[in-house]
Amino acid sequence: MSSTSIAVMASGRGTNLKVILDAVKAGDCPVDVSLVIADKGDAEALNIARIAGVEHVVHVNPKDYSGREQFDAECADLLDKHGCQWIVLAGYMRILSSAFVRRFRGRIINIHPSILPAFAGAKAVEDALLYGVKVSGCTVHLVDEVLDGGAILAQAIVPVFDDDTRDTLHARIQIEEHKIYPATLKRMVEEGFSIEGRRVIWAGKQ
Ligand SMILES: Nc1nc2c(c(=O)[nH]1)N[C@@H](CN(C=O)c1ccc(C(=O)N[C@@H](CCC(=O)O)C(=O)O)cc1)CN2
Ligand SMILES: NCC(=O)N[C@@H]1O[C@H](COP(=O)([O-])[O-])[C@@H](O)[C@H]1O
Repeated sequence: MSSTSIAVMASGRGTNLKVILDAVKAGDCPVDVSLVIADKGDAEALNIARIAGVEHVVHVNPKDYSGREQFDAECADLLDKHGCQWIVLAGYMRILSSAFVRRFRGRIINIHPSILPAFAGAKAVEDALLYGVKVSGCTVHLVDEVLDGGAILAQAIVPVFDDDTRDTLHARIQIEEHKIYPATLKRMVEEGFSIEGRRVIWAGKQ
């Protein structure tokens, strides 16, 4: 099966990028990670991509652009230049402009460390702990103009313990992230889906 070209956009540690690259290398995910973009020059994701042999690894510095739309336009041009069919946000900590979302509508996915719609935003794990939830988890969703409001592709839940800290809960969530993200990417490429209202309807049998 010919592989689908994807780009991964990251800002930090890159553990989700790593598990996707490992799944591709193991033949478990028929995609080609042709481009990795990070908005932070010290993002470990950049090193992970280089070590894995990703052909195009780029730090795009927001400080080099006059605003969010100009920065996003540079990233968009890179994505088009490399023919990326899917844009996979993996710990990408910038809100994408409406212009960018419009340009790639239906082709951007994100992993979020909560059971959306609960706890959208940049501090989901902290917010869930403060609220006192007893379960949390992660969500893979399509990305649109509404922050963390896109249609949901997959979710996984974890227990929250009384002695949890932000770090212990996040570590438990990431165990599930590292399973659900490569698996959902594989399903998207091999099975496909349609959207009915807010609902993602997978093409294959459940
Ligand atoms: N248009 C969209 N952009 C993004 C989405 C989305 O659903 N629609 N998902 C986020 C990912 N994300 C949570 O999953 C998230 C990332 C960043 C922020 C945020 O507030 N960022 C600030 C800067 C924060 C910082 O630099 O520390 C900002 O961009 O001003 C909230 C949620 C990715 N983008
Ligand atoms: N709001 C976005 C957000 O909080 N995303 C979260 O950032 C982490 C990135 O980890 P990684 O860099 O190790 O893949 C992940 O836990 C992801 O859910």
